[in-house]
Amino acid sequence: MIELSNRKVGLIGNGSWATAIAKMLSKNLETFNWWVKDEYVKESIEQNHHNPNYLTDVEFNPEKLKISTNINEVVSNSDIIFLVVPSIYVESCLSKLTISLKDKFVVTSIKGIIPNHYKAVGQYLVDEFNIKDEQLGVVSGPCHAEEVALERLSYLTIAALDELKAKTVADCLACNFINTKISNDIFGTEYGAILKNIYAVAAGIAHGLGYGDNFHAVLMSNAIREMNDILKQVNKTKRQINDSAYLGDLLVTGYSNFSRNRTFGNMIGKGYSVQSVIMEMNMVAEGYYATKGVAILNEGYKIKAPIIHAVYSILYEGKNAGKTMKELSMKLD
Ligand SMILES: NC(=O)C1=CN([C@@H]2O[C@H](COP(=O)(O)OP(=O)(O)OC[C@H]3O[C@@H](n4cnc5c(N)ncnc54)[C@H](OP(=O)(O)O)[C@@H]3O)[C@@H](O)[C@H]2O)C=CC1
Ligand SMILES: O=C(CO)COP(=O)(O)O
Repeated sequence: MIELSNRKVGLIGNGSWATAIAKMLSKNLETFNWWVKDEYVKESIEQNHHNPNYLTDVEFNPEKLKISTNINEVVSNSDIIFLVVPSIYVESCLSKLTISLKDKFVVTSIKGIIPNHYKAVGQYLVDEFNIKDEQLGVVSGPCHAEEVALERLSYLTIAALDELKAKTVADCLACNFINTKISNDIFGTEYGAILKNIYAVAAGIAHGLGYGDNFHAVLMSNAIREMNDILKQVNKTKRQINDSAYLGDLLVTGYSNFSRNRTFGNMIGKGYSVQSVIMEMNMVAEGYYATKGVAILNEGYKIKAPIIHAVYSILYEGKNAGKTMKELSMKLD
């Protein structure tokens, strides 16, 4: 086992999930490097020991944190880097990076598609930053940042091709309220989490339209089968779709009131426009952006995915939510 004390760890991001990961890292590491976007956030965490905007109740020990708004400083001082910014900001955030990622192990915990590239973050890093699949890790699982803040028992899956690296990352995160499991399915762990956000948007739309628990259960049951079909067609490997990283993550997002994606869909179902919902929410619903990316990718693979297609029609083609959900309901079983 690699000694954690010998590891230099960096975290990039200052939203809810990055703050939750910072809380986990604080439990296990003497110190770690943390990139935050704005100087006032750095000052607030250093002086008041709280992120001023996200998970504001979480208290940090400032002696553990080396906070910087300079991404190059954080990356050059770290050999394991947790990348935790919403997918729509990954490109702009990394555009300031001049340090090579060649010798780094990059752990992504981003459940979205990079706009315009139509790639999951792992593939984007491989293609644009010349890193190898072996240098990639993915952290996923049914885990809301808000429950991490409350120290409610949660489970994470850490996927990497190299088992030792996966274990090292798991050791950075595991604590009295976080259980970890390792996996070698980097593609499925990352892509499954992207897909579940779209299904949560669908669940929210249905809820907003007035569909009840009975329909919701059928939608979730069809969603996991659709996810399985897509994962199998894009990347065939041995995976148990009922594992927490896939089914568990779908369920927590599809059923929880903490879910950004379900909330987003719910407002669409209630008749709000996409733009007004985006403006209303102070957090990012990855499922909205992922719907377009995945619909385009599905077309390339000629994959039929009725739930994703219905969400795409509502969000991007201006189709009536009620009519579209009714048509979808006739395809479910
Ligand atoms: N929240 C959760 O429970 C979980 C989230 N995830 C994933 O984590 C990722 C991050 O989501 P989450 O933490 O929830 O996000 P939030 O919605 O909580 O926060 C949004 C983040 O985006 C930042 N941001 C806004 N504009 C920019 C910009 N121009 N450049 C860089 N960053 C910007 C915000 O910074 P600021 O406010 O300072 O402008 C803030 O840090 C997502 O991919 C999500 O799917 C994964 C598992 C659980
Ligand atoms: O992925 C997440 C929890 O596992 C967070 O996304 P939601 O907020 O939409 O549930």
